[in-house]
Amino acid sequence: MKTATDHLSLRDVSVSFGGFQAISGLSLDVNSGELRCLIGPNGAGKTTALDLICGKTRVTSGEIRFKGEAIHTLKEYQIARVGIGRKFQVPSVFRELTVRENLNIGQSRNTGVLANLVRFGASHDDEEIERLAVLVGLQDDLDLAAGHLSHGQTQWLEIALILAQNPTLILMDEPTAGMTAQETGKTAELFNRLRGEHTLIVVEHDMGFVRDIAETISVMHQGKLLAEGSLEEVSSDPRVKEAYLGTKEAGHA
Ligand SMILES: Nc1ncnc2c1ncn2[C@@H]1O[C@H](COP(=O)(O)OP(=O)(O)OP(=O)(O)O)[C@@H](O)[C@H]1O
Repeated sequence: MKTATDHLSLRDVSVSFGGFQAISGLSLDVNSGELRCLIGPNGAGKTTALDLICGKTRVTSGEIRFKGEAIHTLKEYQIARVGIGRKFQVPSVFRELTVRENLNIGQSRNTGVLANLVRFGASHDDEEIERLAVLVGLQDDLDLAAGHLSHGQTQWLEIALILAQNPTLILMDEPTAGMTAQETGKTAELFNRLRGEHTLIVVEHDMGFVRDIAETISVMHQGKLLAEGSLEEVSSDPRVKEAYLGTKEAGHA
């Protein structure tokens, strides 16, 4: 049932690719300011679920509502405009530009017609860039070319670029992939700072990271929602254990 606090709601959503049912009757509710982890074995449909929410892929049936409005009929750019940002696995930063220049571009993208009319001026932009850099831990690297950042720092810059758009809901697909343990730890700290301010849906395989950030975990399997609850609840669920059996991630949930 939909409640007053529901922020994002997927109702009986299905999608098939040429007859293959990748998502099948998926219903999911995420509350405002919540950090929801989405886990499941390879091929469970996690990335496809994010693709459906951000409009990259169209639902075959069912509906997706965001802040009470149906969004599954909107185009990708319209969904971005209603406040849904997506971080893809491959960063889209300009490697030859500095961190500050990248953030400047990210900032200038955050300008609707009204914002352009009442432009705040350079000092506000600079303050906002500083704020974003501090938030993601890049305040000492503002004048460094993005190409010289470590893998983890590049991911944080990418996150800052998404934050520059000030989305209400942020979708993150395996944000810690390829990160060192230290970078993963810092990313967990960052996500813990973002929760409340933004709603986050995080697809992740690294269960140590999930443990550090999780409130509610939704487990997908074969295009369906298999279980939902705290890490303790889902990891002791026999259906979840069975779903992971025979995969390389067996025993990690
Ligand atoms: N465009 C597409 N065309 C055909 N099949 C697709 C397409 N996109 C995804 N699939 C299939 O849908 C299923 C779900 O894929 P998806 O990438 O959403 O899983 P996942 O849970 O994110 O997996 P992983 O953890 O490995 O990233 C897979 O069997 C995949 O091969």
